[in-house]
Amino acid sequence: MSNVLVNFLPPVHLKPNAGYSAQYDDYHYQATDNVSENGEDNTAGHKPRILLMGLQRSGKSSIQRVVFNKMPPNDTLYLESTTKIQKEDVTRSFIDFQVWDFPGQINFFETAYDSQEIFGEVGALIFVIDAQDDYREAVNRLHYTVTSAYRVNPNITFEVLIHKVDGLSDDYKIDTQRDIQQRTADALADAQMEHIHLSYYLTSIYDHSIYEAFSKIIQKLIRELPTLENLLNVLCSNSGIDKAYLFDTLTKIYIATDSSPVDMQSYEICSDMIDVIIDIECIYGAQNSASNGTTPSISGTDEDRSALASSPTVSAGSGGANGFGGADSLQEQLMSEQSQSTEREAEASSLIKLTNGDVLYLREVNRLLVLICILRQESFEKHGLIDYNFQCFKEAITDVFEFSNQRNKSQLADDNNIVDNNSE
Ligand SMILES: Nc1nc2c(ncn2[C@@H]2O[C@H](COP(=O)(O)OP(=O)(O)OP(=O)(O)O)[C@@H](O)[C@H]2O)c(=O)[nH]1
Repeated sequence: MSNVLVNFLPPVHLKPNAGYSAQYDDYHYQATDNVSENGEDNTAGHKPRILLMGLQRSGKSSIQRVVFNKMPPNDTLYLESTTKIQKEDVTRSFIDFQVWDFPGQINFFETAYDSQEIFGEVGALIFVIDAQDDYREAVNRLHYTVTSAYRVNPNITFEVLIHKVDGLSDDYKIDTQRDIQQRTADALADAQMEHIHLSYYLTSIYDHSIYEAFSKIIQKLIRELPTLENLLNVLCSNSGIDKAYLFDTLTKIYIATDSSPVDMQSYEICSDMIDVIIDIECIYGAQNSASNGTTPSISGTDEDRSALASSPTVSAGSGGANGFGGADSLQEQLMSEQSQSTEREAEASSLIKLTNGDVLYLREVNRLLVLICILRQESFEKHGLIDYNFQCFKEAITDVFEFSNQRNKSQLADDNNIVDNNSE
């Protein structure tokens, strides 16, 4: 499908100032060292955590940098080994959690570390296995990690990335996955813990697989997912759309899709469309973003990229009893930006026609989210209807976001009250 793109129409309504370059300001990156020697987290509020664990050099930091910081995959060759837990706040629209990158060489289940503190509030534990290496030791460590973490917190979702599969043949990938799954299942059965569920993904930072895996992992943590899926289903059925993805623009993670089956090709082509639009924005919008001097360009220099990686942060401990006063104001900022964007109706949109008669149609929902639809050309002839339905969809998404934001705030306030009462 990817080689059928012959008729590229320039974006019908790409407004660079309101569009993509500005979005990269919205990526709030925070790498902190707020985990003390014994594993205590001095900043944590009550965001779900995603833990990246696995043996040394399995690829944990590379995954974190490529997916969340837009590091080019080849640059990960120069990453140094992680020596203590690296935390990063990821706060974007419906995605709101912390990623913790663990050093591979330390056993955090030893008594020197407070495992309740580390694993008590975890949403997902991602265990990374280097598939290009001898993985027997990694499988043993996976078993030890899963069983130990489960004893601390049985609500953790366990995800296994069989990683670095870019160098492997398709047959070898399948055999490796089957072998790892079998060994792990046997070990869990021997420990009478076969009820623990693990999900497996074949991944590489050099293709879409890592984004697809993270999309599935992160969707499990998005409480609004059923609502978002319903909205997408309604949009698709009323507009003749075959498939629709709601993407987080910076990470290219799709946070929801309609309930028709996801095929890798449709995901890849939609994800590539984001890159195409960003490239076009960089060509036609660079002057604008350079002149206002605010936004580093994604296709720009290394300095741009590092500016992006260290761009506005949620400053830990900058207020609030739980140390997330910054995140609170960030949420407000996002909310007000979203409503401003609704007011000025200044979303980017773009259309790509494929030779097989399909049309890819992109609409910016707000500065953080884009909707990408695949539909047949006949269905696109009624694009007035599609645009009207999209406006309804956009308003509904804004409502859901406002509702979830209010709910998070009141939960945070409740949690703070509980902490205050306990400390009295
Ligand atoms: N071929 C290939 N190499 C990868 C991939 N992901 C990471 N690597 C390489 O694996 C090496 C180790 O990656 P890191 O991210 O530093 O590994 P780590 O697990 O964080 O290591 P520690 O910090 O020591 O625990 C680097 O040279 C990466 O370039 C992948 O998908 N494919």
